[in-house]
Amino acid sequence: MANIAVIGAGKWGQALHYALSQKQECLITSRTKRDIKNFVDLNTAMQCEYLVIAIPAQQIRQWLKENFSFKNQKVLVASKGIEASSGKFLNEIYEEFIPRENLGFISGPSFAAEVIQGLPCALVINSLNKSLFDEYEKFFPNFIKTYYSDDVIGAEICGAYKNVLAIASGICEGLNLGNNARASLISRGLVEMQRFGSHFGAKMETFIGLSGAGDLFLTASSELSRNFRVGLGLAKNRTLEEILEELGEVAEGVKTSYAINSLSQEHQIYTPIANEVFSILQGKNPIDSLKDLLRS
Ligand SMILES: NC(=O)C1=CN([C@@H]2O[C@H](COP(=O)(O)OP(=O)(O)OC[C@H]3O[C@@H](n4cnc5c(N)ncnc54)[C@H](OP(=O)(O)O)[C@@H]3O)[C@@H](O)[C@H]2O)C=CC1
Ligand SMILES: O=C(CO)COP(=O)(O)O
Repeated sequence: MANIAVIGAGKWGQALHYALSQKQECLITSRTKRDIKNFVDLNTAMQCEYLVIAIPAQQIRQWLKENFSFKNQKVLVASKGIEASSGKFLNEIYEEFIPRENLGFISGPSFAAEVIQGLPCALVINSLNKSLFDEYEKFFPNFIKTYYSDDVIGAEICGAYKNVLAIASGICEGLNLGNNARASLISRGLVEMQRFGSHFGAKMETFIGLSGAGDLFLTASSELSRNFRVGLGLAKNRTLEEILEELGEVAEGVKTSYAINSLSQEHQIYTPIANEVFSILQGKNPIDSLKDLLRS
């Protein structure tokens, strides 16, 4: 009988299910039924002791309220985002439903499209409970190297913030501003997300490791990223609605930019790149925005 299940069979949920099926049987469930091996209904999945949840950040509170009952499960959160309606981080939302010692958060550079091909990858499992990492580590296949960190808030902020920076980088690319401009934007973005994160207690080293620089460099420099592709579309003056409809998958950076904009105002944190992304999403011309950011 399997004791691990993935909840959410989108791109990332399916890739994690593939990875976690290499060493043991792993169940998978989702809102929409799919023809995947070991796809089960939600009730069956919920009987497992280990749950990996890959539902987008903006939907998670509602999903937990409607579907989750705590029976000492150990939950690994695979989503990356900040709740726009409240400005709450995912660990704050999850802790309303599950004790923190039963929670872990995945971070690091990991395009689902590569994980599902079994290509090498390194991930961080962030938890205040090291034994949760020890238990989860055993489930991962050889092609995924896992690291432990207790910097839950740092990892979360890196995973969420880099999506907003990937939108900015996609805009830079779409406007043909060149490699110099993009490298400047990404490196200044790293400093910006570290400034934001340290305000909330994140550790400096998280930003220069896999969760920070690693995931930022990946997402902000590849068309495999949905957030980067949102930026490319915005640079071509396409509407957000058109871009998201064509994408057909979640681009967490859009709503996360709303959350960062509110949080940075409330806490008086200097976040110029995230603020420009927010303004572009509100209709500001991307050329004006990037000029404002990059001129001396
Ligand atoms: N794709 C990637 O490379 C990576 C993604 N992530 C993060 O993982 C999370 C999920 O991304 P990804 O899987 O790629 O996104 P997708 O858009 O591919 O899939 C989203 C999934 O969430 C489910 N879902 C959406 N809304 C609800 C809801 N209200 N209730 C229940 N289920 C819902 C959908 O279920 P259904 O289809 O059954 O209706 C779908 O399976 C995001 O936070 C993303 O940032 C993190 C690392 C890598
Ligand atoms: O988080 C990711 C890779 O680590 C995926 O990024 P996108 O959601 O932009 O595709």
